[in-house]
Amino acid sequence: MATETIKVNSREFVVKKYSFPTEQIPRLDYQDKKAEKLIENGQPVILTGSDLVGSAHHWDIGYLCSNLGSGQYTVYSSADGKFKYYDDKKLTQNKQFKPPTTQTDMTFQEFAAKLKRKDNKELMYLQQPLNDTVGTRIVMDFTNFNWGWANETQKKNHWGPMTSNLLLVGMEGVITPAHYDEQENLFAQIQGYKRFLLFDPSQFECMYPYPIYHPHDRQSQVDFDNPDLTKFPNFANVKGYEGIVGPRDVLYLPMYWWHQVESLHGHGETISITFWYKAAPTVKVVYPLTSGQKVAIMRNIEKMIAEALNDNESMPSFMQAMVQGRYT
Ligand SMILES: CCC[C@@H](CC(=O)O)C(=O)C(=O)O
Ligand SMILES: [Zn+2]
Repeated sequence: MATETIKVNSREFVVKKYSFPTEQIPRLDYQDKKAEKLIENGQPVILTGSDLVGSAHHWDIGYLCSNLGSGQYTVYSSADGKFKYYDDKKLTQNKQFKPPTTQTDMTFQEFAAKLKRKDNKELMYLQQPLNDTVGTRIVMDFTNFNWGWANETQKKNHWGPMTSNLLLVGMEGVITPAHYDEQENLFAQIQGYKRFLLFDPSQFECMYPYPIYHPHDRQSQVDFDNPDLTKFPNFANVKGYEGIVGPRDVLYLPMYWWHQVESLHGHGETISITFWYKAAPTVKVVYPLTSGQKVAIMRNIEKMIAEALNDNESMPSFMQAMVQGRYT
């Protein structure tokens, strides 16, 4: 796999080289009016200076070991370092599906001990919502997040309630392959560096998500390392954005924006916390529709057809019958 070295604020990062062009994600102070405008318009921006999780900037593996308590944490392992999400509620309808990662529950102390081993054959990625099993110092740190700014941003943009804060602790090199989420996300980086590759929802035609009833619903079928342009020809036209998110940075990751996230080598394990919010309600439909709204429409129609047919095998022919020779 070809790599390239990029320099950001006098730091050098070796990153994988892909086939598509990218522009830089804007990087602005969180109080910059331009940053507020980008968030208002559902555009991604890397925010500096917010101290959204300033009270957690001292979190490292040792501190988490001593203060996260003895609760169970979900740890994924992957032989190829890719952690493509799958919905285990959809496994029953897809008997032949082979999960690409294994999931183990363990204490944070067990996870930290595994990180130290030199004979790991697989990469590991801890992904666990912060809950009330954590120790009092973590509760203190959590309480001291910059909730004033977070709540103000949520309110100003009419987002719905915050649904979860996911703690992410990844080994260097872990990759979350391209997918989109249906929630707004303030992504706070605490330790290590993550490269974000983002694609506007209008790139839907280039990203070829799995069918909605597939466990990999919302994930792109395209392997960025070896894109199959026969099966996915439009991927040849995809255009993205990219940026390096480091300690104290907060990325506003808008709903429906595709993203691939890579924990970079040479800077230690990555520690991040997500702040996911339900979407703002659509009070009044304004035309032209946004590309995110069009994805939501496509998704809802696909869902309704799958439910109405109640037979996933007949989905491909039904969907093709709807458009071929008429809209193709
Ligand atoms: C399970 C969530 C993973 C995260 C990407 C990453 O940090 O690897 C992401 O996709 C998101 O925050 O939406
Ligand atoms: Zn995501």
